[in-house]
Amino acid sequence: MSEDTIFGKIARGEADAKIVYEDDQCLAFRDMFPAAPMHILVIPRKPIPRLCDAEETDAALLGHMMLVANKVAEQEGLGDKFRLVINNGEGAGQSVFHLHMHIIGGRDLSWPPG
Ligand SMILES: CCNS(=O)(=O)OC[C@H]1O[C@@H](n2cnc3c(N)ncnc32)[C@H](O)[C@@H]1O
Repeated sequence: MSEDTIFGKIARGEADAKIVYEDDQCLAFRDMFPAAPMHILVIPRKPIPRLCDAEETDAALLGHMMLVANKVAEQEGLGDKFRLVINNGEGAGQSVFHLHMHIIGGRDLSWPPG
């Protein structure tokens, strides 16, 4: 069993969050320390620690999360101007070990990312 995280608590309703979308498989909430005017996290209810821990049986869930990101971006009025980021592992800056997709938008997004 992976270590419990603040995101696991949010998913179970045990910690506060500004939830903008939820269904039986995942939920989306505003990032507490936004890196852009629009910064929302999409997480699975299943506590997959990192993307690299996901398995073939998680394929539909991961696809669903990407489509939820589309819905949230539309809900937030971002049109087609947003970035989806997954930081996998400590070396890539992952600090909460419950898989999550960052939806970032509302400003110009330079490339390459840092
Ligand atoms: C460096 C990126 N590290 S990360 O890719 O692991 O992203 C973690 C993200 O979670 C956000 N965060 C941490 N705790 C909370 C919380 N309680 N509610 C909402 N967002 C949170 C951080 O601001 C960060 O953007």
